[in-house]
Amino acid sequence: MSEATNSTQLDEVRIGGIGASRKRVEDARFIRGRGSYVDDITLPGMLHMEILRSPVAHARIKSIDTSKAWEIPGVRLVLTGEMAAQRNLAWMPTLSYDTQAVLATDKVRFQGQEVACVVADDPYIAKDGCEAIVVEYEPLPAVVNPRQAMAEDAPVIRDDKEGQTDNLCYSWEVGDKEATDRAFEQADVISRLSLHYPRSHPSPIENCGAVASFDQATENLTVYMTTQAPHIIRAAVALVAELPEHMIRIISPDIGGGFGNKVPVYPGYVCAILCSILLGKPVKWIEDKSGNLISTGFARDMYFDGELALRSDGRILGVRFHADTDQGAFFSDAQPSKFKIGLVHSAFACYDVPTGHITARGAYTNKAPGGVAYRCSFRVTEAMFFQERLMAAAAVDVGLDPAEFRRRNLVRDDQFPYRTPFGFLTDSGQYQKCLDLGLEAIGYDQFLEDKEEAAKRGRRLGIGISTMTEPLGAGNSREYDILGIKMFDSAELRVHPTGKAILRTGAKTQGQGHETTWAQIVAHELGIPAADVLVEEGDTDTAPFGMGTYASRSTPVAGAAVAMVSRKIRAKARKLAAHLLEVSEEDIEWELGRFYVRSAPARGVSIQECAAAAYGNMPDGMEPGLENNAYYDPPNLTWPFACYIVTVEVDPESGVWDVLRVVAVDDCGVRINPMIVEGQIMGGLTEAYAMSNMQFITFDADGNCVGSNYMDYLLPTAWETPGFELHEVTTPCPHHPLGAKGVGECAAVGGPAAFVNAVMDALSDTGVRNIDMPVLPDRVWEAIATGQDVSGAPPVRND
Ligand code: PCD
Ligand SMILES: [Cu+]
Repeated sequence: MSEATNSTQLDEVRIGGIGASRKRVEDARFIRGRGSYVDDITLPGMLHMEILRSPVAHARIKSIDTSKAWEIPGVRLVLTGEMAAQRNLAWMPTLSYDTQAVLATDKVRFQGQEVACVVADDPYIAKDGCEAIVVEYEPLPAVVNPRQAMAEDAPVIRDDKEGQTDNLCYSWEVGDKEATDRAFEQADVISRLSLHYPRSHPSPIENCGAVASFDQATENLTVYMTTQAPHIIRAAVALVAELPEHMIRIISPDIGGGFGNKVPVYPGYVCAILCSILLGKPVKWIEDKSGNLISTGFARDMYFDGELALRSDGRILGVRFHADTDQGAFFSDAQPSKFKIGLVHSAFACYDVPTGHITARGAYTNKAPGGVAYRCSFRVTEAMFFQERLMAAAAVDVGLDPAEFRRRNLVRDDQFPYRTPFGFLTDSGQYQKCLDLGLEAIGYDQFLEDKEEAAKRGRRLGIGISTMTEPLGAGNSREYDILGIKMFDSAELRVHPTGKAILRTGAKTQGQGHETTWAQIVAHELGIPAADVLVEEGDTDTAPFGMGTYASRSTPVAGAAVAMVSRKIRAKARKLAAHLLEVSEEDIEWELGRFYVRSAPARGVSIQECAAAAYGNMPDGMEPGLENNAYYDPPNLTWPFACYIVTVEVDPESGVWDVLRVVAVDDCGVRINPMIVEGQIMGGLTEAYAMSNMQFITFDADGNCVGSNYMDYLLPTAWETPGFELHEVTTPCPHHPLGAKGVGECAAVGGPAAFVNAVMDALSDTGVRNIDMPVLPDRVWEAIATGQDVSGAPPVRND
């Protein structure tokens, strides 16, 4: 190559392409307090709505007297379930094909359920209005444990559903029962474990909220709301409110953390919309913290009993388990797979397991709807936790070191593509390499020696490993849909005459940094500096149709669409370049940001020159302009792999445990922005640590939610959060246009087991097999004192 071409070659990292740890452009407004969240939206004549919630978990509503509330000056509307019923809106369909009460009419079914709402001139008056409503409840026995809910004499919670005579929400199974039974017959060792993954809450800093504005003149509805999936909301509103889509505009402004909490459709949104329609004025509803913690977006709450069939050399012959999920009062999981229990059967996907069988049941209970995929691609967090806790227990039972036990069973690099016993196709990874890197980083052998030394002096050290592959990027159109709409995603790119651009996608960032990383993909594909690309998401009037951001699907799906649309733009730019250079298209080569003549590399035109030509100098017959869109239907999920290793010291006197070190090895394929990826992993590990260590939210036997405040449900701060040592392996995804895999959830999914396994390892001489999360000091202390497992399951009432 001539010197001339070398000097024009763009440096991808310098222009903010893939691999650049580009500073997040959104932070310029976030850290200056200039973000625009739903609560920052003020419309002329706007009124304020508050929700009256049920103080009890299960009761028949005998009467609701709203007269006192109407008398308060400034109250504009008091809405009850009966009034909503007149509009056919007392109930709404859920994304899991159940129904959910918008405002209770017959019964309340969980503490915190929406009973009425008041719209007033300001939120304080609205709150006073709620307090003036008198509701007469006839108490019914509450059930907060799914196994009790399944018992014969349990009160039927969903008596509103025709033909429902028990509390069974669904039952489901997958795998090969007979082959699995045979594997267990042939086993040398069978290792068993039972545990409860407790209810947990995503608890984003910003609560849910909406500003609904119905214009009585044009009959158009605009809703600003905290949603991770604006287009799905538009489709749902169109269905429920019977309004045509083109008259509905959903705008999701800046979001202060989503974490799955902002995927479902909550009654508060529907009420705000209905109130605005009734009043013809904008209505704002901003949930308070206890409202958020008590009623929206609960996750997990799942009971596992399972076993591994093992050969004496440690090879796994088969796996089987049963899972009971506590769905709460309404089955409103927002999950797009055709499987009732999400992707729980991705369990054991990273191990070479010949056969398996899973059964599962979901139960209605008197709790807020559960099953939100909190940093979780639909029950994979629970699945991976159980998998890795069972792996740890099985290593002990089969008498192998836990690292060696994993090594013997991990799927080998030469086995891909690999079909799991439950039907998934994992397609890439270097599992052994990740494990080895993790062991080396933590100084595994040395730690085992130190541990033994320390034990002689009465100290309890422990080490926990968690390895897993997670299915990310829902999903291909064969298997995934929401309300019948397939799970593709989209991007639209407009390159302006000066070569600057605007990119819009169907995803919706909530803090992940899409405004930064999507521009990097455009820079990588077109050589337009990332700083010249404005990224916009979240407005259904302007964004192309897409399914939103959750399940770490944005990079696998929308990110792929960004690459594809950029390539379409490049294809047109190539024609323009041929025209400008007066050669035929076949004689043109591409290098980042520039087309040149193959035989004369110094003769070239930049992508910016092509953009100008698209508007001012196009060849005869070519349509002007340089813009396009792409819809991307992923052929498969992406399968990142992770290995997390934690060391702890447990104080035997108090049960308090301190984290010594955390090593993380993540393989999420090609990293678009390495700094953001590291931030995602650290964030996930922080949540994993919090779930395992301190986050306690449960229910008493009467169904009162215990811990629905930040004194009990602790958010980890920088003070108590341990440091994380991050390492990386890169196995590109074979089907993603950039080789990238999702990563946002990985550490929250795989992390918790590493922490718990470490504590359990420190107690290995006590005979205790399990302590349920959160592994609070008193539970550890109890386990040491009694030598018994400690359950965290909510109580079963015996009256
Ligand atoms: N390879 C790679 C991958 C990735 N990346 C990056 O990173 C991030 C992430 O991504 P992803 O993985 O794809 O994911 P998305 O889809 O975007 O997101 C989602 C996730 O994300 C996470 N993270 C976060 N962050 C923040 N800040 N915030 C929030 O909220 C959140 N959330 C969480 C969750 S929960 Mo779910 O919803 O539950 O299902 S799911 C989830 C972005 O930015 C991207 O671009 C890169 O760079 N590279
Ligand atoms: Cu989950």
